[in-house]
Amino acid sequence: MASKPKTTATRTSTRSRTAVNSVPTTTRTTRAASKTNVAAQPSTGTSAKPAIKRTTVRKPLLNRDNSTEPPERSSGKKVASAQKQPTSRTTTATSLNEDIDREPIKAYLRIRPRLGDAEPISQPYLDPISDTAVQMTDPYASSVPSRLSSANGSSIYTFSHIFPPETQQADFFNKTTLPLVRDLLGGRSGLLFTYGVTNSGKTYTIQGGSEPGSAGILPRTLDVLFNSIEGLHGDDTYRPIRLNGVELTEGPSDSFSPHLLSTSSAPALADILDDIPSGDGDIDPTLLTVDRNHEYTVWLSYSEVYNEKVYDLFAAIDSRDTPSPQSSQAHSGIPRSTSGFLNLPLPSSQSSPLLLTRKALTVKPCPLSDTGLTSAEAASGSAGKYVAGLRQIRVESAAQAKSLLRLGQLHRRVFGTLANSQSSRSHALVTIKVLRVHRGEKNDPTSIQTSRLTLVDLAGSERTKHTQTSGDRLREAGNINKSLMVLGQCMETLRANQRTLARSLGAPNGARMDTRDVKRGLAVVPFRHSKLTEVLMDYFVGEGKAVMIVNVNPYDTGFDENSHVMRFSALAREVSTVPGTAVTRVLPAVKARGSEVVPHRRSVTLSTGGRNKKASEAHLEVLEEDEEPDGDEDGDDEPVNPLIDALFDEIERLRAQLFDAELRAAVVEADVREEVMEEMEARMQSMEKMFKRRLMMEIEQHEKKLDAKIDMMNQARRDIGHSDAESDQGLIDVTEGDEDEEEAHMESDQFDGPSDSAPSRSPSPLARKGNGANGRSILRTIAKSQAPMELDEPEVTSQDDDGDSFLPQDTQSEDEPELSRKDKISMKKAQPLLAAAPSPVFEEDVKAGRAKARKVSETDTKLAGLQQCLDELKLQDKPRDSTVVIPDKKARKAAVAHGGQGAEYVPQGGEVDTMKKKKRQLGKNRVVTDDEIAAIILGTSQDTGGGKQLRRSARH
Ligand SMILES: Nc1ncnc2c1ncn2[C@@H]1O[C@H](COP(=O)(O)OP(=O)(O)OP(=O)(O)O)[C@@H](O)[C@H]1O
Repeated sequence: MASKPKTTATRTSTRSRTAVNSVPTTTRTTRAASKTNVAAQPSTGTSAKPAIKRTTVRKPLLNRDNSTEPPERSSGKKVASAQKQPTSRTTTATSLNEDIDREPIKAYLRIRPRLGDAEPISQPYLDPISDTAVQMTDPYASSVPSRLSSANGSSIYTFSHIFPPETQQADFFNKTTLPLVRDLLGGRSGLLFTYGVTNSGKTYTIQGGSEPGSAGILPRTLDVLFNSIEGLHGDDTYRPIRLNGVELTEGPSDSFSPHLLSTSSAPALADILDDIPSGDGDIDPTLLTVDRNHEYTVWLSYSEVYNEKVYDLFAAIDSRDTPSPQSSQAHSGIPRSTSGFLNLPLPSSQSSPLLLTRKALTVKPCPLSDTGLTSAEAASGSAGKYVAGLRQIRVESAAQAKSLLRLGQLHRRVFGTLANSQSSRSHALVTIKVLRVHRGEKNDPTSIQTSRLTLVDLAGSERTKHTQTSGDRLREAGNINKSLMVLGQCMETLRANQRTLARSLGAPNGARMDTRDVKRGLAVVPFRHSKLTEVLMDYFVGEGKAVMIVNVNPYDTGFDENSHVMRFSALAREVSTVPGTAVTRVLPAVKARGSEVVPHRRSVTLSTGGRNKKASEAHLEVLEEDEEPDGDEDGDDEPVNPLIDALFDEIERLRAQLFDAELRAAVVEADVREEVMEEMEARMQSMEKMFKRRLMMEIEQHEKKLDAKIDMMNQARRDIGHSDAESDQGLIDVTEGDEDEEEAHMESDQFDGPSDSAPSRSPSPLARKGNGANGRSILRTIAKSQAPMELDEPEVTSQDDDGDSFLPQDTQSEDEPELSRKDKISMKKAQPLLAAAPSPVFEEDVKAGRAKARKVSETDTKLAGLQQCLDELKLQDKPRDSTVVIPDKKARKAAVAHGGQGAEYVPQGGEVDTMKKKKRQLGKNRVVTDDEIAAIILGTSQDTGGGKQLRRSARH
């Protein structure tokens, strides 16, 4: 190459959107350039590799449209025409189209069957109520107080489709994944990810089991893919790079070869590999119709995101020497150190452990040539990212692909699940890339199309609390939750942004804002906060269909976590992605290995001539070169500035640290809150018990007090009734000693001391206290007042003229006990009554009058005693006119005995106030009011017919 014409390199970005199944195609140009590098490879035949001139210039390739486009539109002409589009207008128009053509993420629910009796819950808490709706009921709703449960008792969630536990793997694949495989073969990209808590069946869904017919969607995808392209395999002239790039293959291609699996020849690895189901005998026979004008090559990559680092699961694992005892010590107890080293235990026959290493890969933004975006668009974060250095290996059969994937799974297990043999602790991403080249234009790199399908087996979301994690496991769990949380945040922001855009598009023409202005106001989607979202971001901001599979185990104890998963799926369903498109866009630069890239060549015709001049034409060939490659071994064509890179790394590191700290703080806070809640709960329960106990005691005490009161009232009624009966029978009976049983008891009380029979009549605890305030003392008081009258017949005294004194002192018998002052007062009260009575002059009448007077006196005495007792039992202190402070009990008793109203006993130090004590015992209920007492007294003062009245009063 003597002369290599160079022109200023420019990029043209053309996106054409072709709706599937003959929906009209829209073409959009995101960037047009005055000059475009279009490869014009001289066609040298169909089978031989193109004769490519090695230059240091890179040449952008144009992807060809797929078969749904008319053939003429798939040619370079279309590119040329697209390039002529004015830039800004077209961008806006296509953005609008993009926003309109978005399709919501499909969310499928798969319910795991019950595997055996080991499941903690026997009844599933998920109940499919239709093909698209499921009801979720908290199994603990009845036993756990609702405030401890974050989820509601019962909720209904809707999905694109619900797969019940008995769903077969083949059915599941056909409904969820087959459309994506069809798209993949048609040149459109797609993403499928499984989401769910640990042990919900994500890995089973993706990889499948070992039984016949249990192959998961990944092996089935490979089967269908290779079934469909049988006989249409292309060669390895080109290979995929980065996210969407293609380059010419130089030297040995990265194709499958058995030596790739040689790392598993180590006995320990081979042991583990044997354990992984090969699925060789379980082949899905489905065949899809593909465009047979194309040749297809399939490339596989397999990576995992573990602890916020991306690792290549196809990368050869370096086997190193046995580590020193010190370094071995440093890793003891921790299967995987942060540096990525692993002490893989070997069979006991081998004495030294095998040291394997692997290197974390960086995630980088796609160069503009890959994305076809303007630098402004790229700066706004809409460019996708790729994993730099990730191996993409070409496979020619499903069997090859499966064994390669087994190797990847082996590496995943070796590095990931020795820490926990039961659970995937990393997110696994398998990307199947298909390169399509039109058979007639095999030597035209611009005819290459790339499409990819990424299947993601997300690590189980779980709460650190439930797994009792600590140390490295806590970090793992934190990182798993972090990436899932960021995924949720990204979805939420995307949804909000899409709603804003939809609102602006829905506005009437006059009020509609420029889409660019609207987009400028949108929130930044936090893809950068986690490696997982960084790697997947192109599916959300770029093009591709997204499908989410929600796995749920309805027998799992983590109801709250499953509710969270359900809510996440509801959120995801509201996010839209641009369905996969068979694009005609500028592909990234084709760069040969060794930094030699074919220059972009095109033909130019120069015409000269004019008036009086001979017309002439000159035909030239122009080679257009792109920027100089930067020598990045990953093929990254972004200029590298170490300082900027370092600063970005630092920002990322700090951001990750901040996020970590926030996450941990949130976890700790949530745990503390829960603990406090539980503690409060326990305390409240114990308080409740205590109060219940107290309440019961008080009720018991009140009952006792009530019994005592009733006893006293009964006793009083009996006494009063007795005297009433006596009055009714005739007062003479009293003097004749016709005693009833009660009087006998009273006598016995009085003369024989306390008798055993007494309690049966007075069960009240107060009655047994033996002081003047209890029922017994009332009886005694009453008995005392009765006794003298029963013992002796009083002498008849004559009435004086004025009737003032019925019983003059001098006429009183010596045997007869002297009446108390109160008795005398009572008798005095009775005198007018007697005087007012019909005046029999004969002796019997006098006797009767005397007896009556005595009876009145007796009743008065009884009532006075009763009054005294009741006064003592009175619960509510009434305000008194004056209060005499009496310092001790004796003085008080004396004061009370002398009828000292208002006397109040002031307890000495350590002495318990009896009134207060009684008050405590009796509560606030009043026994008998003063008015009632007065009424009783008044009733007694009436004639013999007053007995009934008295009873009535007492009853009240
Ligand atoms: N649909 C199903 N039919 C039968 N068995 C199933 C089904 N789904 C899951 N299982 C079984 O349940 C167990 C747990 O499934 P799996 O390992 O796929 O869970 P996971 O969600 O991937 O867990 P982790 O996140 O911890 O990796 C496995 O033994 C698997 O075989």
